Amino acid sequence: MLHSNLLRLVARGSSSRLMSTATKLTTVEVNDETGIATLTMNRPPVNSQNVQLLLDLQASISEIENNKSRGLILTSAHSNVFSAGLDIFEMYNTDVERLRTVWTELQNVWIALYGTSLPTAAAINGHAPAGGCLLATACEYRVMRPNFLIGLNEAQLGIIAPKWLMSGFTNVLPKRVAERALTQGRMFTTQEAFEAGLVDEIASSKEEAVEKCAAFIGSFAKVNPLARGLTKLQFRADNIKEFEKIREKDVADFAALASSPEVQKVMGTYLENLKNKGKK
Ligand SMILES: CCCCCC/C=C\CC(=O)SCCNC(=O)CCNC(=O)[C@H](O)C(C)(C)COP(=O)(O)OP(=O)(O)OC[C@H]1O[C@@H](n2cnc3c(N)ncnc32)[C@H](O)[C@@H]1OP(=O)(O)O
Repeated sequence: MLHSNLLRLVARGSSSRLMSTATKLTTVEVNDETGIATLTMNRPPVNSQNVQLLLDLQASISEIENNKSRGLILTSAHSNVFSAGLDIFEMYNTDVERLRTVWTELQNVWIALYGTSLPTAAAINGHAPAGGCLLATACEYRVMRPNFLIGLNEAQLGIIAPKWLMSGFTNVLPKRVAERALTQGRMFTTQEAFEAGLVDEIASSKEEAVEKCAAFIGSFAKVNPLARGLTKLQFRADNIKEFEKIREKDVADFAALASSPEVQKVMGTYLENLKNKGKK
């Protein structure tokens, strides 16, 4: 009953409160009737994840956990990109300390999202490469708009994604599909991602994607939230424990790899190609 009421409210479209613009790069809006919070990334043009966006995401996740929201929907303010992953400009020609900060804050966002007991869903309203895919797969449910790309393309960039970064991805895909995709650095189209199980539903608009995410979160309306949350965390406990054991070493390894002349050269070429793409 509660569930169907919740769905009706979602379908009717209800009022919402903007809880926080505490930062410029994310906003949190809570739907008054469903109690579900929408966390929107807003760093034009592509939500590339610089340290500020990563810090703002953490602050917004904490805010949603503390304001008794019933669930969290992650989405983007932009029309064709969910998130382009880490801001490569911030990692290029910089010092090791900055690289350590970038990676530490990426880890912090991931653990905040992956390890929250709240129901989470991603309304993927555009491309979601690398760090974009990481955020989407940290959520429990994914709804994606058609004709975009999602995947972990690190291998194509000449770098190795650590195990924690792959864990959301490997949790939802059959092992052999995940292994092949990760070794190829494969980007899936929306349709391919749906067929493989990387996304749960396809929606024709952002609004529909958010509604479908809200319906997923609404499906827990009759379930005791404490039991639900603890059950979710039991499923994720092994990944989280393994991550906690290596997190400091992982920062050092990333900073050493990303600052190496070889990887800096790859980043330089990659950035050049991105810039030239716009001129073609
Ligand atoms: C190379 C070594 C990396 C070290 C290790 C990091 C480990 C893993 C995690 C990561 O997340 S790495 C980041 C990987 N991300 C990508 O490979 C995505 C690259 N971007 C794209 O493929 C496309 O931009 C897009 C997301 C599909 C969107 O395409 P669209 O055509 O809509 O927009 P563009 O014209 O390509 O880009 C607009 C504008 O944004 C700049 N930009 C795009 N992505 C990034 C990024 N990741 N970091 C910083 N800046 C980015 C792009 O250069 C354009 O800028 P202007 O030319 O307009 O100034």
